[in-house]
Amino acid sequence: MTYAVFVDGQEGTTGLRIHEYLAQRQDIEVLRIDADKRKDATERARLLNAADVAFLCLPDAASREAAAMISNPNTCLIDASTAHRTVPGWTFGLPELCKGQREAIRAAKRIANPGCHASAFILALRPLVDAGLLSAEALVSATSITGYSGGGKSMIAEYEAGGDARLQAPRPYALGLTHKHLPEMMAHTGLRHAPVFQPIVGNFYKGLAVSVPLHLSQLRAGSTPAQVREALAAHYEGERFIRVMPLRDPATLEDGFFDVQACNDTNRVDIFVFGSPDDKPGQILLMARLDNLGKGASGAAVQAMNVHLGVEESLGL
Ligand SMILES: NC(=O)C1=CN([C@@H]2O[C@H](COP(=O)(O)OP(=O)(O)OC[C@H]3O[C@@H](n4cnc5c(N)ncnc54)[C@H](OP(=O)(O)O)[C@@H]3O)[C@@H](O)[C@H]2O)C=CC1
Ligand SMILES: CC(=O)N[C@@H](CCC(=O)OP(=O)(O)O)C(=O)O
Repeated sequence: MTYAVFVDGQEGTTGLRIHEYLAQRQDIEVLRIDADKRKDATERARLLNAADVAFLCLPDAASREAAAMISNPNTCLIDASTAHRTVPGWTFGLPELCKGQREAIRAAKRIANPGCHASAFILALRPLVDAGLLSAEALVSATSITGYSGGGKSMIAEYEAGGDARLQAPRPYALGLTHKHLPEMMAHTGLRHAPVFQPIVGNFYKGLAVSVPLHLSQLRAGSTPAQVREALAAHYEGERFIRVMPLRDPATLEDGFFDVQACNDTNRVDIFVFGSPDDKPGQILLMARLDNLGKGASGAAVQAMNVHLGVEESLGL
């Protein structure tokens, strides 16, 4: 069986990476748009409707425009943008989210893939909310360190142009506390209050880690770091792209530094529970690490396609 696949936004950061994944596949026929027609609405509509699966690797407004062009009921859209992640009628493209999500993605024709920061945040916290360890009313904060490819072509060009000394140091941003991932972070963890979320972009191409500090007193009374880790491990049992690391991961603690880039070029997410050796301070630090262009974007999009087509087990991602 061969599936026709079109990538709208094929020259962008996410689109190019999806093409690299698709190039390795015998079961995919890639539909390509001529370079000079990349933004021609008629030609885009023709290819979108000719596809079994169409990836939208576009700015939000262009994604909404593309979604409105679909008249073929068989075309499945997988949107990498922020446009549809909390919109009714769209299924969140994170198979590991909860029981039943894989089946929902299999059945859906409109799949909205998570943002890179949001993927890590949701995967770290959703199991704790589901297990009743963290109340849906909890007030949480999160920091994310990300490579500059998360900002797409324009940010990559800014960093790669060189010459601006300010870009050498990490740069906190979204300081208005209204980052565009907050709605999906709330909707898909079940948290009723937006986290205080501070992302930081650094002078490296890709790799991302979200950190969520928690006092044990914020969790269900009597909760221990081991129980937190157990809840995560139980939630992701059998998930091949999620690794729940040993408590206070001994390998990471050896030299005391965390490697934000260690999931690069994979579709993996590593989740950690750190804390003091004797638990006396009653605090933990949850961390989730991924490749922002892998499980944070293109890898996740291809995984969602595989789940939708029912070829997840047999083919690549
Ligand atoms: N980079 C990342 O880590 C992640 C990105 N995303 C999301 O994925 C989407 C794509 O991001 P990314 O690949 O980084 O962005 P880029 O800026 O790298 O690429 C976007 C592409 O869309 C094209 N484009 C813009 N408007 C139109 C239009 N009207 N019709 C057709 N093509 C158009 C651009 O064309 P041109 O080349 O002419 O500018 C460009 O090639 C965004 O919504 C982004 O937020 C999601 C997860 C992670
Ligand atoms: C470094 C940087 O700017 N990163 C982007 C996130 C990229 C991403 O995953 O977001 P979307 O899929 O929602 O666009 C940001 O924080 O806005």
